[in-house]
Amino acid sequence: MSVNEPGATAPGGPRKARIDRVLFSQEAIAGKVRELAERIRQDYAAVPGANGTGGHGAPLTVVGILKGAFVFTADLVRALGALDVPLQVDFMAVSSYGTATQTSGIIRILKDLDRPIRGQHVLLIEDIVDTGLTLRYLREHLMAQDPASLRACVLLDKPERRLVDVPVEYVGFQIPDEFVVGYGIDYAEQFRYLPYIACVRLEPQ
Ligand SMILES: O=P(O)(O)OC[C@H]1O[C@H](OP(=O)(O)OP(=O)(O)O)[C@H](O)[C@@H]1O
Ligand code: HPA
Ligand SMILES: [Mg+2]
Repeated sequence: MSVNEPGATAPGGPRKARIDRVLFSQEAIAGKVRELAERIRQDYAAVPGANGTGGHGAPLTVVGILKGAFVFTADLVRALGALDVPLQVDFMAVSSYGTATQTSGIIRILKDLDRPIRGQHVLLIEDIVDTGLTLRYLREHLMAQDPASLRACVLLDKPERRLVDVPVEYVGFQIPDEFVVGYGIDYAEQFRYLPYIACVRLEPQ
């Protein structure tokens, strides 16, 4: 069980961390974002109202999950825009890891949606699904608001660590059981600015 004490603060504070090896280059990520956008465009073209052709229902609402998915969301919505997919953007902020590399198991909503999603087609954007606890929580939270549909698009999937079964309609890359950073993803708030995704090496305490 990879669930920490509440608060998810690493005992003794965060450890010294450095980049170990690059998993996905900036170019590889950009290619994957374009591929995902094309799949999403095709799928939503068949959904009445979500394709901007004047069908019934509302356009697509993309919900980016802060902080980790801020870079992925920015790139994916621009890739969708380049494919003429009409959409609106909203954000939620949730946190459960704090300064640790294991989840606290307690998901805190730090910011909820600005606008109601009732009757909207919602595409949830996450950087990573690890234990699955965050995504399961978010799906339940959003489904309770009665959207027309809900799908999840996640850049990284770490299946070996899953604690709960949760559907993910769009996955960018599967990764091994290693702690990753970069492209919005952090260790103790460090490394989010990196343009690539890398494994991080933590110094012993
Ligand atoms: O599948 P899980 O084990 O729940 O882990 C995935 C979640 O953990 C990270 O968020 P975190 O709580 O670290 O907050 P952050 O997005 O602000 O970095 C990541 O961005 C996902 O939201
Ligand atoms: O591998 C990870 N890195 C950073 N944050 C995370 N949150 C869940 N898994 C990870
Ligand atoms: Mg997150």
